Amino acid sequence: MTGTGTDHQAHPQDPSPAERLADLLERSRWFGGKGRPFSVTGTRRAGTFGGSGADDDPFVAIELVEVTYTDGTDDAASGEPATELYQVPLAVYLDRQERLDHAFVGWWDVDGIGTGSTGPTGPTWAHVYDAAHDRVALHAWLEAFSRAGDGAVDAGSALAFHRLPGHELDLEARASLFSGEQSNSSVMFGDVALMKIFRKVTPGVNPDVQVHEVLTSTGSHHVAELYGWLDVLDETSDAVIQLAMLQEFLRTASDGWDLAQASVRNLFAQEDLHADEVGGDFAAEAARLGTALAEVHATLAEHFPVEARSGSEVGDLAAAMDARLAAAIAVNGDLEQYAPGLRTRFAAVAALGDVPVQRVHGDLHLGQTLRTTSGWKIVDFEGEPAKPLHDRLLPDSVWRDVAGMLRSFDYAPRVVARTLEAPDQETWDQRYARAEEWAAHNRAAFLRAYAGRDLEPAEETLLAAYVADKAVYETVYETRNRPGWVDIPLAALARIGGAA
Ligand SMILES: Nc1ncnc2c1ncn2[C@@H]1O[C@H](COP(=O)(O)OP(=O)(O)O)[C@@H](O)[C@H]1O
Ligand SMILES: O=P(O)(O)O[C@H]1O[C@H](CO)[C@@H](O[C@H]2O[C@H](CO)[C@@H](O)[C@H](O)[C@H]2O)[C@H](O)[C@H]1O
Repeated sequence: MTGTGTDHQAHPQDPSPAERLADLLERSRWFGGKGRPFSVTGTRRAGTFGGSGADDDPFVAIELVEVTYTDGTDDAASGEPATELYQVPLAVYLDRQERLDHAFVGWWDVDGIGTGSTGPTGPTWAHVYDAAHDRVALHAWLEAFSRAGDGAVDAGSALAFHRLPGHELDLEARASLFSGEQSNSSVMFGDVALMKIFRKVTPGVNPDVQVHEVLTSTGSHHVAELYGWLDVLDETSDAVIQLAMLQEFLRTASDGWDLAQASVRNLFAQEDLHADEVGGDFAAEAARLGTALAEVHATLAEHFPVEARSGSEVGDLAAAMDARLAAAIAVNGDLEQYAPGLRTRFAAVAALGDVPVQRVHGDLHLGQTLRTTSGWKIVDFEGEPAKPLHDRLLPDSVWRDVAGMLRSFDYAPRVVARTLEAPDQETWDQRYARAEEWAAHNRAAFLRAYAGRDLEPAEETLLAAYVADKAVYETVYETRNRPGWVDIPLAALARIGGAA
């Protein structure tokens, strides 16, 4: 996303900073509140670091922006919080930076940004830009992480840059923002380090930092090594908020989602062959992914609590799926028709005996997997962005992650199929049949390698429920973010809900 494109010539106080921030959020890919009415109900400064604010020496002001939704939803009704906190780092220049017009956010009163006092002629207006789009400002993070490695502490700020030992940072590295921004903003420093700026933040431990720290310390081959993180002691909540994570950049990585799509294109290009006959058959990779996930789950089980849910707790698991369905129907009424079949699947979970739970990924899909020369890596252990932090830290069933991958094998061929011309219904139907063949072939390879055996009936029940629950989540996600794709999870629910 770029800045707001606010007119540099407008009056500094019009619109207000809160309105400018609301505008910036609304246009940003990482803003999770799309499609919901909201207003900015507060901002607080986590801290500042970097330069003096002079030309080519900006300082970074990290704003924590409180957003309140005004659609009447609250925790009880929807499972979604009525307020959220977003991190918005701003690059502050005391003079206008013409080269950054695209990332201009607005003017801030110098008093308001804490750099000095109002001059005799009235407030001095600093020019403020979206720091994620400003290479010079991004470099300030690299420098601060580098100083943290030398044991240096930034005086006068509640911000703390932490580093794990054993890695050098190259201060000459060029900073660039990943173009495919997702729930957060990721920045490459050369081809050595990657920094993720967390956007929706919550007081407490960030699961991405926490899991990467554990898997790095155990020498897991399936994650990028953690190099460090940035946090702040937030006075308002009296808790630490983790703001950014620095990790190894996997320079030989290819995105699992891109590889899967390439395989599907290969299949569609050879009309008379089956998925297991084409050169681009993905099944061996799907199987390696299954093995990698099983190994990650085993390591997580060794280092985080493993518990058994039984009786009413299993009922709670099923009730949570029911509640999510009810909230999702309020967002997309097309779900209503599948509700009876879905509720039957969720009720089957409530009837299970013990369900083992442990720390899991929580939002696994092909876009969270990277194929490197040394095998598959899994990224982004933050869990589902829409869930409250407390829920994302809770142990869950490993079948949630497996279900996420199965859904992704369902998405990949259908996304490719819709990019191709279909002159008539017959071509369309054939393509969809082949899409399902690709999906089934790779789902089976993945699942076989993951489990290494046939699933128990109870596992089948759980997996089916998690697949349905994920498709319900996706319906909401697509309705809000990519309405043109919402038919993909809805079609899956028609198959699942209709058949139950
Ligand atoms: N360590 C890494 N090295 C190289 N690329 C990475 C690394 N971690 C993530 N990526 C890429 O960055 C993208 C965004 O990362 P992710 O952790 O999924 O961010 P988000 O939380 O914004 O969804 C991923 O799809 C992946 O392609
Ligand atoms: O990667 P994020 O944590 O931001 O995850 C969110 O966005 C994903 C899309 O990028 C979304 O995944 C859905 O679309 C994928 C294809 O783009 C597909 O492979 C997944 O199976 C599907 O769930 C994810 O659900 C959402 O949380």
